[in-house]
Amino acid sequence: MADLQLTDDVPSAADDGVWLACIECGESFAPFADVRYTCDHCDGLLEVRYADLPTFEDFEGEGSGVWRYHDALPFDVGVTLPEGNTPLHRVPRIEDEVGVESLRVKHEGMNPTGSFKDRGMTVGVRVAKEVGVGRLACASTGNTSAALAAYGARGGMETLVLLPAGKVAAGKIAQAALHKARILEVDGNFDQCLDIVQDLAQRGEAYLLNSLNPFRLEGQKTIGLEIMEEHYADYGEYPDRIVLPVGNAGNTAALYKCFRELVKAGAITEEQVPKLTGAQAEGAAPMVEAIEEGLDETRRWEDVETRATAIRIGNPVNAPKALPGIRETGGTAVAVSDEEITEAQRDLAGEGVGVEPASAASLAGLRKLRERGVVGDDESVVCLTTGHLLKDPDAAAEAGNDPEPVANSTEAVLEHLAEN
Ligand SMILES: Cc1ncc(COP(=O)(O)O)c(C=O)c1O
Ligand SMILES: N[C@@H](CCOP(=O)(O)O)C(=O)O
Repeated sequence: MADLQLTDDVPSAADDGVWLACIECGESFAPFADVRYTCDHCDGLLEVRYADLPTFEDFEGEGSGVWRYHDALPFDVGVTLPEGNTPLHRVPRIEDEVGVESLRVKHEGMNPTGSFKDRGMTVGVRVAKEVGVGRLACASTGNTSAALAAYGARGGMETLVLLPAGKVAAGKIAQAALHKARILEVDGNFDQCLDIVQDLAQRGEAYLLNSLNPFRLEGQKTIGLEIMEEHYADYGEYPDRIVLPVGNAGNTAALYKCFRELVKAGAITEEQVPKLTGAQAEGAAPMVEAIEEGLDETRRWEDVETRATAIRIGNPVNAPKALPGIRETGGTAVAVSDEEITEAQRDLAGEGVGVEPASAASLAGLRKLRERGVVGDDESVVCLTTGHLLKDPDAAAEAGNDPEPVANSTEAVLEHLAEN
């Protein structure tokens, strides 16, 4: 990592050792005095910075979940359900088949609303209270809206979600509806919904809680802290590589920030940073295109399509943070087909790990990179699975076994089992 992009200077804008910094021009801003999502001067993405960065010792005896890591966060506690402390599953049959030194699956679907977004919302909704906003809003392919609705409800706040009509899985809409969000179904795709929400936020009509909001990513970086701690406890070393599904590229940005901060704090060396490896669906792969073609920024894909609706995204807003994350850690990005995603979803389910299609892109991507010889057989790998199987019941039913009709008697059941 050539440039850690972290400074030792604490600017006058800092509040209790916390400030916002522009990743492009370096300008600093007070964290909670005003609402801002990007730099006032150059419109660059903002990042939360801290005067003091913790090491792993600082987390000892601190309980579990996102707020175990409060020393690495802007507050001691957030609006919590609680979240984090997700399992790092062993998957021995898949590990054998893929043929790597070790393979673990970090299942973020085990968060309160069934996706990693909860880690971001526990911090983001706490900040919304701090800055004193009224309505919370997001654009969503489903999971962000479910999390925002639940955490908004928990915080007693009004929530508005904009969804691409006909492209959001049933479980996610049900969650947003029952947690009392106002749901606007837009005749357009996710990226167009986000354009509108950004506009609303700019006009002061709502507080934006997509991952463009730098505080969301602070919560999400705890995925990295959990992986590092648990992997080290189990194997005595950190993973060589983390493979994750990529949509708006918030998690990639958050994990990169996590590792930069650990290096800066002296908790790990640069050589111990896992290679960040993104997986996208072939029909929505602007990050893969940018990595393969060596572009400085992603091209916006206007037409995106994939069965993995959570990552049906053509304009990843966090690309300026995530592309350096992939490059500086020595990672890569890979596109996988919907069929490969479904096969990976079935195989994970065969190990008892139930995930939604987008989540399975990580395993599908790892398989492809093994085939290509990019991932070595001596590597220890963690695949991130980002959402629960029940988020998309239709996709699960399509990928799984068909129910078999049978007459209402034990004899009929036995006969059916013997014949089929
Ligand atoms: C289940 C799931 N996986 C992966 C992603 C992609 O994450 P990111 O936008 O942080 O790249 C999303 C949402 O974008 C998601 O809902
Ligand atoms: N998959 C996401 C898309 C929005 O991502 P965000 O992290 O920027 O909120 C979703 O669930 O809506």
